[in-house]
Amino acid sequence: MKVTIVGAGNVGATCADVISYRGIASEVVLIDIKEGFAEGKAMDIMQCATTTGFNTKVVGSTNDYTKTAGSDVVVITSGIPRKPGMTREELIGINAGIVKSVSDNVLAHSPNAIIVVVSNPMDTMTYLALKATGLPKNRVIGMGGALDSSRFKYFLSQALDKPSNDIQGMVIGGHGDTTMIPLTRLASYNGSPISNFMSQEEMDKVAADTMVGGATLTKLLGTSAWYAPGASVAYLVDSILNDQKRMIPCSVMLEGEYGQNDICIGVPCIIGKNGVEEIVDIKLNEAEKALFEKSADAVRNMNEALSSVL
Ligand SMILES: NC(=O)C1=CN([C@@H]2O[C@H](COP(=O)(O)OP(=O)(O)OC[C@H]3O[C@@H](n4cnc5c(N)ncnc54)[C@H](O)[C@@H]3O)[C@@H](O)[C@H]2O)C=CC1
Ligand SMILES: O=C([O-])CC(=O)C(=O)O
Repeated sequence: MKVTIVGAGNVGATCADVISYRGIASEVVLIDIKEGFAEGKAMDIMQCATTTGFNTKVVGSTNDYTKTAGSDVVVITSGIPRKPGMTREELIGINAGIVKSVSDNVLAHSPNAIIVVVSNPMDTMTYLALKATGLPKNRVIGMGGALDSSRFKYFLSQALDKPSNDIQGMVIGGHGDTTMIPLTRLASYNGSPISNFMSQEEMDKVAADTMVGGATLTKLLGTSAWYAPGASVAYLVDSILNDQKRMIPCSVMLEGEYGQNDICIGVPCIIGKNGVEEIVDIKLNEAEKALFEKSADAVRNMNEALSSVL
């Protein structure tokens, strides 16, 4: 199985690294516009093969898409990340042009690939990739909910002082500081509702910390995060390539589901070899439905800025 990752920067290279050492794909192609950069990252990762014990072939390329031909999955991480104090939405001016041209190149060489969009503002970039390529909606998937959910579980685990892997929880809605919806009501500690262990005030704080999780890291690091984002992409790619049919919140095109149309936004999806195989209706309550509608309004407003590229 072959995976191409466009953008060999922080997120792209981390994703390539995780995919390789976990043996998720047999070949990973890293491609970037910066001369020699992807080749260097690929070589560095390949030099881990004997010490971490993997057999994935990792190839780097400077903008030569022939090397990406026949990929089963293509991950788009190319574009600029935000700096402290910025929102993800402010990246649209530069990233929309990059995502559009990359989508065209990718499809020309891998007509059957499933595309995973990571570049921000991710929901709008997913919508752009879907419209620009004309691919069926099951084959264009925005990654954000997997990361936001892992942050949600991290903050819950910190508040409860329990291991992250004993926590279940999900974040849906837009992948933005004000559009994310951590589903506190449905989160559990090994199946027992977290409200059995935390006050409303503590749960509200976890939700608020989750929503600005990316901004907090950007402030600490000077650029946005990459370890958890790269690992979250690898987790999603694993579910596709190995047909795991995991339920992962992803940004996908809605046609009536969750009361929305013509928008890509985070909802729980079954992810398998065909990409998005099902959108799961988890029965939101009225308050959650209202939050989802507000989140969709904000994402839709952002999508309007695409009129110059589409
Ligand atoms: N959806 C999500 O959950 C997350 C999204 N992101 C987003 O992912 C993107 C990448 O972030 P980082 O890796 O930290 O940035 P980075 O700056 O480390 O890497 C981006 C890479 O893209 C390359 N690039 C730019 N234009 C290109 C083109 N036309 N073709 C090929 N490569 C190109 C650059 O040369 C650079 O190496 C940003 O937009 C960031 O906001 C980051 C983390 C999580
Ligand atoms: O915060 C950012 O800009 C990058 C990102 O999407 C995240 O880490 O969630």
